[in-house]
Amino acid sequence: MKIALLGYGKMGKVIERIALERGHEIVLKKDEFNTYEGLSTADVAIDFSVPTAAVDNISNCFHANVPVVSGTTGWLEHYDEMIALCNEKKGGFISSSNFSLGVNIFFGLNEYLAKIMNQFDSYKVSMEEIHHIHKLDAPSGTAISLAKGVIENSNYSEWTLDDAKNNQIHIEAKRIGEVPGTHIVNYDSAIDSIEIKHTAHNREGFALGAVIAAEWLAGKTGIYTMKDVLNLN
Ligand SMILES: NC(=O)C1=CN([C@@H]2O[C@H](COP(=O)(O)OP(=O)(O)OC[C@H]3O[C@@H](n4cnc5c(N)ncnc54)[C@H](OP(=O)(O)O)[C@@H]3O)[C@@H](O)[C@H]2O)C=CC1
Ligand SMILES: O=C(O)C1=N[C@H](C(=O)O)C[C@H](O)C1
Repeated sequence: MKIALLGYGKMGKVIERIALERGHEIVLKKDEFNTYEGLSTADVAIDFSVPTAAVDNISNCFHANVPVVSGTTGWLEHYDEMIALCNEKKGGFISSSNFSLGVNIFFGLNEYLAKIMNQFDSYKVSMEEIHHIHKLDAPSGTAISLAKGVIENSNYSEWTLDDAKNNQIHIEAKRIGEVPGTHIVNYDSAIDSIEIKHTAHNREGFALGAVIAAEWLAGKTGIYTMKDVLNLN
């Protein structure tokens, strides 16, 4: 399979290694300065860039008729625009805040726990995410997805980085050293607390998940999620 890499930073380089190990060919490595030359020859594109580049990268894929897997976080305000363009161009699209198998299992656990905890007013939910100091966005896309998972299964209505009021979920975003990505969901009461935690030991899981998603999406049109790829529906 011919793959275009849109973003060739920490993630792009791990994705390249895993893609080559799985027998794929890289036909474009797009960074801030080069062009999209080669994109139209790709079977699929994988975007792990920066929040300000994601919309251009994804749009160019739809215009070039190349299905695209996007892992870039911090551009959610343009999500509906990209969905509309995908539908208009009959493109193929998977976007996920986290492509690792472990976090996708953790998302399911989070939703299940939220349903249970919604019956017990004495517990208050909060979240913590810890990432490396180079990260541009806060809170992490994964923390936002976890908050949405709670909101869809409880009486909470929004998340905040500030102190939480009423039906708000507080997210604490910490930036420490080279931490690849840690997420904690905590339910606290005066008596005890219940906590679930996912710790990434490195970037392998994110990158492998993105390559598996690209293999799955190539040749398809439509809008999908990692639940479709991993058969978690
Ligand atoms: N969904 C998931 O599973 C995961 C998502 N992420 C997300 O992926 C993104 C990338 O992470 P990471 O690799 O660590 O970040 P890096 O900063 O290491 O890499 C970002 C890359 O994007 C490049 N870039 C900048 N402008 C453009 C542009 N216009 N077109 C294409 N590329 C461009 C940068 O190029 P240059 O070097 O020239 O500046 C750099 O190579 C982040 O948003 C992060 O949150 C990260 C891990 C997992
Ligand atoms: O920037 C990162 O590194 C990561 N970003 C994603 C996010 O914002 O959730 C996924 C992962 O936690 C690593």
